[in-house]
Amino acid sequence: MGFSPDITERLARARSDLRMGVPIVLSEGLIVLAVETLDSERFAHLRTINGAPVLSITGWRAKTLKARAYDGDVARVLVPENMGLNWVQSVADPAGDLAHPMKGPLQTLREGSAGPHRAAIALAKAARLLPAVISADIGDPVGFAAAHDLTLISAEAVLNAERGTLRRIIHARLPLEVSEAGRLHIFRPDDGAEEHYAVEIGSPDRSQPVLSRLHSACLTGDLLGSLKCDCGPQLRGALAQMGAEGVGVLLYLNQEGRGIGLANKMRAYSLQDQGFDTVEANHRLGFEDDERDFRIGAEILARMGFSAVRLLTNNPAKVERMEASGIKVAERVPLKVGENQHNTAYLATKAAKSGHLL
Ligand SMILES: Nc1nc2c(ncn2[C@@H]2O[C@H](COP(=O)(O)OP(=O)(O)OP(=O)(O)O)[C@@H](O)[C@H]2O)c(=O)[nH]1
Ligand SMILES: [Zn+2]
Repeated sequence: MGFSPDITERLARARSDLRMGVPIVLSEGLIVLAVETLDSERFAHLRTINGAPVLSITGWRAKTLKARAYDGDVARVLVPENMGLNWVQSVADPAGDLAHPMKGPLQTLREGSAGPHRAAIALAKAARLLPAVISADIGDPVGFAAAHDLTLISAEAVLNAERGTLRRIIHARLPLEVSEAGRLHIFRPDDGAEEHYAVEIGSPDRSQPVLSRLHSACLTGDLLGSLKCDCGPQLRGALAQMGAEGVGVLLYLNQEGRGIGLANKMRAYSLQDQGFDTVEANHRLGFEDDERDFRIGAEILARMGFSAVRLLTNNPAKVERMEASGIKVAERVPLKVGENQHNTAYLATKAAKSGHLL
């Protein structure tokens, strides 16, 4: 192996290539581009390759467009010869769904394997782009990748990829308003993905369940004081409670927008302004309602020496995932703060559709 990147590092390259708009090659015989970063020049180039390009979207997006998803979670849409980049973008991006409904049924593929398309969509999601990719068959993937200096990876490797190992980078004293005995720990995964943080208050006894919160990043709520959600008050409320008890650990997980990224969250907000609720908006974009991986939180807690928590949350799924990941939840501590006239419907939707406890 020597200096060459291993499979985890190649995956990180593939994600960042797609994010920049550079194609990648799947060794199963496909050249792939993310729709969100596709430009007209590369689109035109794609058309010079073997026959019609295929546009892959998720089952959720296909449902919105009333397209048949023969592969369940993935639909492979044929790009008609007379349709250009705008058409491709309008299949991927729901922004114009209401103003310009798609005309005619979309033709989707039934034959062939959906595996590489599923893998490519997973990479686009991991790159925090719209979950839609365009691809074309190529005969000699190894030669093609080498000739064009493109990242080559197998769909199988993408689909079987394990999450990167988290490394403890540094921790240092950080006096906070809620407690002068604060400490911030930085964790960095070795797969090129986002860092996560842990705020430790006081010196918690590792043999006892620790008051804990798994907080998912919300720039709009945490930092800007957005009234659309309850994140800011929950963040400050959790820290205040830890300060009052003198001990606690708050994980700040960089899973913005329930794991879809800030740009996609803003796309979801724009759909919410068209009348869709938080769950419907995610689905119209092609996402699951929650794309977060809570095992990261469990792993950080374990790395810090904790095996049991008193978890500040209204979300039973968090409790379940913690337990499934080996962290005992001795108690669920409700965290009900920050309801206002703008987020009442949002909180009601989370209760009705995502099982949150009111
Ligand atoms: N996709 C999407 N994400 C949102 C929306 N509103 C808030 N978020 C994100 O949702 C996450 C909120 O997560 P949390 O507060 O940890 O979680 P929760 O699942 O509601 O559970 P608890 O707060 O623990 O009860 C943050 O990542 C926000 O950025 C929205 O309308 N759409
Ligand atoms: Zn929020």
